[in-house]
Amino acid sequence: MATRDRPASPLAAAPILACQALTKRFSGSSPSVPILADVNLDVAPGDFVTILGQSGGGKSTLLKLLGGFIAPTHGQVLFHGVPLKAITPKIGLVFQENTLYPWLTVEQNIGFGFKVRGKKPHQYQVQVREVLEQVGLFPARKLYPQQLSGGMKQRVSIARSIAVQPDVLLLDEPFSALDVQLRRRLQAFLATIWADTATTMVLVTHNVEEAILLGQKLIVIGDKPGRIIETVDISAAPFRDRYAAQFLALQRHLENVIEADAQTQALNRPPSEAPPSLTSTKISRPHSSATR
Ligand SMILES: Nc1ncnc2c1ncn2[C@@H]1O[C@H](COP(=O)(O)OP(=O)(O)OP(=O)(O)O)[C@@H](O)[C@H]1O
Repeated sequence: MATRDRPASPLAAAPILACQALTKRFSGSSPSVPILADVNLDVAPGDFVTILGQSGGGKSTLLKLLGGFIAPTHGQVLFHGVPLKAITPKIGLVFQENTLYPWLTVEQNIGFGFKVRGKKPHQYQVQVREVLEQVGLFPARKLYPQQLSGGMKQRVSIARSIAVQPDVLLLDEPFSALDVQLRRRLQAFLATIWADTATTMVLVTHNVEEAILLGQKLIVIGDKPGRIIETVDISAAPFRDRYAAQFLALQRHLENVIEADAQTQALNRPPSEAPPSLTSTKISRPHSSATR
C-alpha cells in the first residue's frame, strides 16, 4: 500500500477539515433545540480524532456533515480550506454495518472504488493486491461477503475505503457489532493502517477505551443541543496501555463527562418523562478539561 508522509507536527499544520460554527437542524425536529449547535473543530492532517458522547447526541450527524453527506443549517465545513458542498472521493466513510456488495468478491469490492472512477482492472490491480496483503486478506480475495466472518467484512470495508487513498477516513462505530476479542484485533489493525498510510481519521465510538487507544484528539459531544463539551489532546504521548494508571484515569474522567451530561439531560426532561431515581440525584460536574 502506498504510504504518505505524516506532517512533522500535525497540530501546527493547517486543518485538513474544519467545522466553523456548525449548526444542524433536521426538518421536523424540534425548532428550539438543534441537533448540533455552534460546533467548532479543527482536524489536522494525519490526525486521529475520536468522537464520544451519549446515544442520540449528534455524533453520526457530525460525521455526515464532515463528509459532505448532509448540509449544515448554519456554519460551514472547510476541506483543505474550501467550503465542502458535497461528497468527495477524497473523504471515505466506513459504517457500522456491512456495506459490501454481495455479488462481488473481496478483491472486486476493494477494486470497486477504482472501477467507478473509470479505471480499467490493469490500472488498479497492483494497488488492490497491495491492500489485500496489507490487511491480510489476500488468501480470501476470491471469496464473497457471505463467506466472510464479521471481522473480515469490516477489514474489507476499511480496505475498500483506504485503497483509493482518501485524504480523510470517517468511521462510524465500525467495530460495535463485533465481540471484544475481534474488536481489539481490529483496533490494532486500524492503528496500523493509520500509522502506515498517514490517512487522517475521524472515528465515532461509544467505547471510551477504544477512543483513548486509537485517538490523538478525543472530543465528547454533549446532548441537546449537540456541542463539544470536552476536548482532550494526547497527541504528544498517546496512551496505548489500557491498564496503565494514566489510561484508566482518563477513561474514568471521560466516562464521568458523558454520565454527567446524561444526568443533566434527564433532569431537564419534563417531570413526567424523568426516571424517579434521577430527579433527586446531585450532579458533580467534571473538570472542564482533562490533564495528564
Ligand atoms: N435524517 C434525520 N432526520 C431527522 N432527525 C434525525 C436525522 N438523523 C438524525 N436525526 C436525529 O438527530 C439526533 C442525533 O442523531 P445521531 O445519529 O447523530 O446521534 P448519535 O450520537 O450518532 O447516536 P448513536 O450514538 O445512538 O448512534 C437524534 O435525535 C436523531 O433522531
